[in-house]
Order: sequence, then structure tokens, then C-alpha cells
Amino acid sequence: MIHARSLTFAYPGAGRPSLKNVTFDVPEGTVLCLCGVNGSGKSTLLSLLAGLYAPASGTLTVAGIASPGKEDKLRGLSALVLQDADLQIIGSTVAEDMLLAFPPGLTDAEETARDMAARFDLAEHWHSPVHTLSYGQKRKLCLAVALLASPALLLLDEPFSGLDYPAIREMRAILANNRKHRLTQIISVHDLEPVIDLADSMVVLHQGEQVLAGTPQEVLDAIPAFGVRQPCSWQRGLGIVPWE
Ligand SMILES: Nc1ncnc2c1ncn2[C@@H]1O[C@H](COP(=O)(O)OP(=O)(O)OP(=O)(O)O)[C@@H](O)[C@H]1O
Repeated sequence: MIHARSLTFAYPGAGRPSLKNVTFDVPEGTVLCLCGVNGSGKSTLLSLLAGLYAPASGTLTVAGIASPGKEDKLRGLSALVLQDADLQIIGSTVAEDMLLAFPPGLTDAEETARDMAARFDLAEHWHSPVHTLSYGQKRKLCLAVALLASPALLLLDEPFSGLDYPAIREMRAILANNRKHRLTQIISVHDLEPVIDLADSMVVLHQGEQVLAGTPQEVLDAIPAFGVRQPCSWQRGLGIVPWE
């Protein structure tokens, strides 16, 4: 579904590129775990995949839509869930934020949104002002709104950061359910522990370069050299042990 070929990108005015020569494929319905230390280029790559920027060189094709050239179409088929929920929430209440995901006047919009709120344990907060939600609830609201748009590609930037253990488990359950329904997902993390058993493939970035790519089993032995901690089960020689 995704073919990235020799992607290079530099922010306007930046001295050096934030992505260099990034090449990978993601089959439809699979989960790619994108990892690397702070500043390695994960968010930048997600922005290109979301159609927010175009590569300076190389080509990115998502479901047959190519960038550079068709970023507006890419934006229509993917949903990016940002690390900072406050940058993403635009409604003043949960209801308003969820209903803004639909075109005006769409029949069934409220019913669909309420069902999604219930799925994400947000039903009792339907009329709550968004600033009264907890950090974890705000993250869930952003993900719920992203899914309301029925994206073909879900892009998640550090979905576990700042979440407590129960919220991490809840987030995992949502991502696992998406995977069960064959939604293509790219999940950026610096810590692999909460996600590795859900990942079909991995790309490791370091200083904007793709240094490793393959299945978790192919990549995990080499990741410490790039500042990424191996999952505990892998360190103990147990391979990848599912959480549940
Ligand atoms: N808007 C911008 N303008 C200029 N440089 C930027 C901009 N955004 C990011 N960068 C630079 O691009 C590089 C990659 O940053 P990016 O945010 O993509 O990394 P990251 O792996 O997502 O980091 P983190 O884990 O800290 O979120 C960094 O050197 C960063 O300083």
C-alpha cells in the first residue's frame, strides 16, 4: 500500500535535511513501527505520509497516490494523530469535536459519533468541555475523531507517551482492534515495549537516515547501536512475548 523510495526532505530554511534516502514498503492492513531517538525524523516522516509536506526528492506512493504532486489527496486518505492532543482538538466539547469530523448535515453523524465515544469510554463525557478531560482522555478523543473519518491509513505519533499503564493497555487494545480490522497503521515510538508485539515490520531512523528496516525479528538485535532499547523479553532471549 505504501512505497517510499529514496525520500529526502529538509524544512524550509534548515541547513541540513531531516530525512535522507528513506526507502520502505508497507503492505495494506499491516502495522509498521517507526522508531528512533528524539530528533531522528519520525514526526517528519509521518508528516510526509500525511501529505503535510512533499519530499524534496524521491517518491512516496500511498494507495496509488504519489507525492510530490498529490499531497491534497494524501491528506484525504490518511489520518495523523499528533503527540500533542491540544494541538489537534478543535471542538469546545467532546460532542463538538467529534461532530466536526463529519461534513455538515450528514444524517447519522451524531449516532456514529456517539457509538465511537462509547467505544472509547468517552460517552459520559459527551457534553464535557474538552479542557476538563484528562491527558489520556484527550489522546483517546483525538484517536476517535481520526477513526471517524474512516482513513485508509492511520498515522500515530508516539501514541503511548505520557499514558499510565491502564491507559497504555487501552491504547494497545484500540490499535490491536484496528489491526484485526486490517487498517494500515504506522506507529512512531521511541520505546518499543508497548507496541512490538503488534508490529509486522519496523523502520529505524537515526539522524534522518533509515538505518534498519525489516521484521522485528530481523531488526531487534541491531537497534541498541541507534539508541533504541530492546524489549525486555528480547533482552532475556525470549523473543517477542505478547502482552495479553
Ligand atoms: N519545523 C521544523 N523546522 C526546522 N527543523 C525541524 C522542524 N521540525 C523538526 N525539525 C528538525 O528535524 C529533525 C527531525 O525532527 P523530528 O521531529 O521529525 O524527529 P522525531 O524523531 O519525531 O523526534 P521526537 O522523538 O523528539 O519527536 C530534528 O533535527 C528537528 O530539529
